[in-house]
Amino acid sequence: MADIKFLELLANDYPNQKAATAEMINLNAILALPKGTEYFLSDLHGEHEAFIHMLKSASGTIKGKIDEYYGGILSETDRDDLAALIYNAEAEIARRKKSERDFDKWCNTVIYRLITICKSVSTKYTRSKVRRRLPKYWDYAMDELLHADDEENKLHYYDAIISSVVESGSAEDFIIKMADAISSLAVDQLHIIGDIWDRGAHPDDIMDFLMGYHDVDLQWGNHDIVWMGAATGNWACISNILRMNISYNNFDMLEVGYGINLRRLTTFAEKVYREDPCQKFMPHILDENVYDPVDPVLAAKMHKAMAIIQFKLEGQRVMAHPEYNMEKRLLLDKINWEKGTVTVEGVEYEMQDMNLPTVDHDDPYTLAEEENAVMESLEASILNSDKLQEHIRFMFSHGALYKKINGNLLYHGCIPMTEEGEFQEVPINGSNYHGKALMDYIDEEVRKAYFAPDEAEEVGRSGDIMWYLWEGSNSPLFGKDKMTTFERLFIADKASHKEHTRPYYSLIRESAPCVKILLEFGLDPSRSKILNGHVPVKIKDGESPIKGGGLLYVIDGGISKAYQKQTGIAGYTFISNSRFMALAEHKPYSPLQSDGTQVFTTPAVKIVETLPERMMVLDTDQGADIVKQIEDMKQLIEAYQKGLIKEKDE
Ligand SMILES: O=P(O)(O)OC[C@H]1O[C@](O)(COP(=O)(O)O)[C@@H](O)[C@@H]1O
Ligand SMILES: [Mn+2]
Repeated sequence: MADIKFLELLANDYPNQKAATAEMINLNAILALPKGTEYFLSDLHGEHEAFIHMLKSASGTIKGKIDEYYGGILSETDRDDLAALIYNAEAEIARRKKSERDFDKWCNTVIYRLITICKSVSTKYTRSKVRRRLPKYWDYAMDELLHADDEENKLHYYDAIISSVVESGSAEDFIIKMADAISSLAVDQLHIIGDIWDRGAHPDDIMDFLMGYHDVDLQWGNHDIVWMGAATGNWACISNILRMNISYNNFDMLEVGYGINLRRLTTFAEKVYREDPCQKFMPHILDENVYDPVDPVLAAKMHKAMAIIQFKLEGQRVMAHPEYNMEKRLLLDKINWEKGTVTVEGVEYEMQDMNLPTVDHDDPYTLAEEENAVMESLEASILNSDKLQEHIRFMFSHGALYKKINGNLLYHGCIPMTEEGEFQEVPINGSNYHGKALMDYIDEEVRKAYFAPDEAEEVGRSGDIMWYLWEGSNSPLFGKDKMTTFERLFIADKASHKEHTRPYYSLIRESAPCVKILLEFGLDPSRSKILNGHVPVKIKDGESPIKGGGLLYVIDGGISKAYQKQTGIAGYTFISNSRFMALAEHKPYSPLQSDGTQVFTTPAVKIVETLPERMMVLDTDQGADIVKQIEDMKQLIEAYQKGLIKEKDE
């Protein structure tokens, strides 16, 4: 029998046999339902609009439902409009307000249609689960509408609810909330396999969206971890996130979204590079800033100032951590100031730019006084940014280095392996770790760095592990031999820019290493998959996202605009429902036009595996939890029957 203390606590919620029995019946009913749909996405890279659209459209599922229910009834245009309404209700309502002669009538009609679609996406759930996903205050009315129409005597009641919603002037809110409920019901669980931040304009909006999502877990990517390191106050991480985002012109996010004050950096960069055009440092402009436009020439100066600070701070970390084995990355001291060259791993290259006034030739890794002041002000902004800290805490509470769920293994980068296919031994804090133990140890250390930073560490150092995970060659998040940012900025010869992927990425073409990894993590290769992000899959060059004989899926298809030219598509969603696993291949997202119209394309969905039998909740991790809860209920009932716990009234 379970611990009596535990049963007494449980008795607070189920005070008598009747209550416990009712709960047991309810739990058994849930077990018998089909498993909910899981969505897996990775490498969002700040592309908030494209990402939110993927979720709102449930990667084509919503359009499929609309066609299924309204195929012979509504025209193609009407069906597209209904889809557009669900994807972005505010925008469609605004458009209709202008175009509809009788707006109320339109509201009335679309509410009926939305109810039909909402019903179709909720069939897999219990009524109480659907009710929990419905918006506060509207849940009662929506629940009634979802269940009322099939009983004839309620038809009148059904019409009455819709009319009173419209007549009371609440139709817009009702439609928006119902559209949201439909999207949310279409996806049961969401898994984000890393890289929410960097390159695209609004990772902050993605995080806000995810924080309001009903069920999400996150696996940390290399870009996430460097933000997490920055949020602990690590200067090497801070300089990286600043340099990268300035180089992508993301000033709205930095200054308005996160409140990171760039004034000191701006003044410093203006002063130091007044006469320098900083040509190689011009920002990529994927999106224009709305609130905080910065002249690209000034942005280039800021980028250069930050890059030099980054190389200095990174040099300090390399020297402080011989175990990182990154000495090859010490390049500032390999510059020949007379010849204007730099020697990288024994090869001498011409430097494209020798205007480096802040680098002391005899002491190249020490920050100049003003650089120090810039870093202090950036650190203060970052530590005091409530928004950023809230997002990072969510990364900790809902995220991890890897996750095992419903028999699948999810991680962003790789499991470090040797060329021979053995797990790589990685030295950390004086011991060696490999395989699962390595992943578990790193996860633990990362949490410690943020929540219990070592007081003895000098300022700006805690979180070095996050910086290592960002670009160290044995990092499971990075998976490459080096990050050639310096070379790309200062050396013309493209050969020096090459970053080599670690053996893992060629090993996973075969099934044996994938089997080895699954077994290492206690999973059954005959029914488990590995879901991997991080490396863009070059579809246009004929590359397949399916590796290891179908055991591993790489789902970085380039949601990031910066990478779409390389992949030829605009991202993947991996979908796992009760009947099959599928890959949805997305086309580039076209933003809302000024006339209120928007073109939506439906992704190509390829079923990659059909399950031999329909998968039920009983077969999932949640099912295993429910089985335990049923067992607890049985024991509670027994305790009531034996008189060990007194029954109470509700
Ligand atoms: O294309 P960018 O933005 O200059 O960034 C290039 C850098 O990004 C990286 O590819 C890491 O980012 P990903 O994790 O998205 O691949 C580095 O290996 C590389 O040095
Ligand atoms: Mn990555």
